[in-house]
Amino acid sequence: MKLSALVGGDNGAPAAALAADQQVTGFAIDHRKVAPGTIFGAFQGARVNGEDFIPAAVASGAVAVVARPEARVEGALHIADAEPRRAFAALTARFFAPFPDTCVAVTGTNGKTSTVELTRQLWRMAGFSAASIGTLGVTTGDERVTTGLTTPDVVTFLSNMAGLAREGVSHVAFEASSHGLDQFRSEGVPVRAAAFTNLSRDHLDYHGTMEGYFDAKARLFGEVLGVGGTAVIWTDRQAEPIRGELPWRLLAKVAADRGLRVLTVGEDGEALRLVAREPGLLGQVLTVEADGRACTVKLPLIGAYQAYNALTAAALVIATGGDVAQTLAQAERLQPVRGRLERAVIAMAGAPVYVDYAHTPDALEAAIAALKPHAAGRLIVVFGAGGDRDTGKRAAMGAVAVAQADTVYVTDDNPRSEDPAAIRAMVLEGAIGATEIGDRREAIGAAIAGAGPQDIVLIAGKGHEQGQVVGDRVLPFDDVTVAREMAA
Ligand SMILES: CC(=O)N[C@H]1[C@@H](OP(=O)(O)OP(=O)(O)OC[C@H]2O[C@@H](n3ccc(=O)[nH]c3=O)[C@H](O)[C@@H]2O)O[C@H](CO)[C@@H](O)[C@@H]1O[C@H](C)C(=O)N[C@@H](C)C(=O)N[C@H](CCC(=O)O)C(=O)O
Ligand SMILES: Nc1ncnc2c1ncn2[C@@H]1O[C@H](COP(=O)(O)OP(=O)(O)OP(=O)(O)O)[C@@H](O)[C@H]1O
Ligand SMILES: N[C@H](CCC[C@H](N)C(=O)O)C(=O)O
Ligand SMILES: [Mg+2]
Repeated sequence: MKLSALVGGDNGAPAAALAADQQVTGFAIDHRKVAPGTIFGAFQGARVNGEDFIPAAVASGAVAVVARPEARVEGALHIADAEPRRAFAALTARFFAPFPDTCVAVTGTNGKTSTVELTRQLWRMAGFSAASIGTLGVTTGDERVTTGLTTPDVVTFLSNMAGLAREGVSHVAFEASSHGLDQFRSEGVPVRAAAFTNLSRDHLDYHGTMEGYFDAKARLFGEVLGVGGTAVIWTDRQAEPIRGELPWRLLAKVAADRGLRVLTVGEDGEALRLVAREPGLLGQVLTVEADGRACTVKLPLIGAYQAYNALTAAALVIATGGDVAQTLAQAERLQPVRGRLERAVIAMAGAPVYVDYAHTPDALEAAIAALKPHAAGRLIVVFGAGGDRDTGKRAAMGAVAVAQADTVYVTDDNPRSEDPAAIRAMVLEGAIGATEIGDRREAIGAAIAGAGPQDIVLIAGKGHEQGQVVGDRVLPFDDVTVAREMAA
């Protein structure tokens, strides 16, 4: 594709600037990935200023640079925009299109991965070729490829989307993390429906305040969700108010004010109202009111939180044309999501051992609450907190654990660049009376060895993760595998 076709005419660039029209070969936001013919996006980041790499990008063959008007660009076309990330995403999308017809996005503090995966499963049961993109990577019916981040960078995101379309995938559900939304990482594809799961404390190191964190998520409903789209809103009762109002009500209003359709789901929901929930040993029975009729859904997943995510997923399917009764009936065949209340093994003494990705205070509370009704004896929890992430959540996670569980081991998660002992000390400030065992394998071993036949062990924080990040090394580590080894 020629540069003029991408940025000429109505797209803004003066004809003179395009006198020497060139072939565009690709897009990059990192100057080290620039090759001849690349369009480089130079953005001010949290760590460094990408504008400092413009000369190096041009030297490597960049034909155009998308940057703020005040940035200096010599030797390549300067595509100036006050919001360069947004402008870059729009150009990249024009280059990579077409995309799958039906794309939906999910945001919220917890439940994004679960909801996109359950949505993918429901679409598949309805006969569509579907995929999900998020923390677990890119998942299609046949394979899973990991990308490292929940929301990959915009170039990876759009090229993945285009690749899925080429493979014949028509339906994609993707996670829109608050970082991703803030940095315009998941832009450019038309979004037909967007869902909100919940809002609680996380990532305040990045967003500063809960209001800032909320505003990043609100952009999904205020801007990213397309005209004619549908907002699916879980009516999260537990959330702290933002500027005096419950977050879900604010988001429903943001969407309604744009004339978009709003489907509310949950105990206070109107489209799908959760009327009752009966936990069973291997699943739960939900009573759901839809279109004025009550129906029963035998959901084969445990935990209130997975019921919430399954209904949110069902609403996304309904929002994009799915039949209400058929979709709810198909929810009875949903499979568990990797690393979310996944039963890893049964200890010699008889205690089931679960692995869950809870890494926020709210998620830890939800995971413990999910398992507690199943434990005739004690609920034993092993967890830690990740380094280089919101430090304020650490003591809060500790407090939730000691308040809700019976026996608590505080161990290491991904320490990253931080001193693991210092992270544990911050968790222990809230976890009064907990046992500290830094080595995660040893902590899991102690919890399993101490569990009686009536007890349940919960290993929280890392879920599906296959490595432990210590400094800049990733040591192989899988909670499920380690639990099995320790139980043997
Ligand atoms: C804090 C954060 O989100 N950082 C991400 C972000 O960085 P940034 O834009 O602030 O970048 P920066 O490092 O300051 O650099 C600025 C610009 O200069 C460019 N650059 C930089 C260096 C260089 O030599 N050459 C160069 O061109 C960079 O590509 C960038 O465009 O953009 C980078 C490229 O896309 C990401 O890799 C990086 O993710 C880091 C690794 C990260 O750990 N992010 C986590 C916090 C994250 O995003 N997590 C969420 C999950 C949250 C959840 O679901 O709970 C996620 O979506 O994965
Ligand atoms: N609807 C929910 N309400 C409360 N907690 C939940 C909910 N869904 C999931 N959780 C908890 O959060 C954990 C992470 O779930 P999931 O991976 O689906 O969320 P996520 O939003 O994708 O997380 P991340 O921010 O890491 O991408 C689960 O293991 C569970 O403990
Ligand atoms: N998406 C989350 C994952 C956290 C997982 C946990 N194991 C940790 O390392 O903190 C984040 O980037 O904050
Ligand atoms: Mg996720």
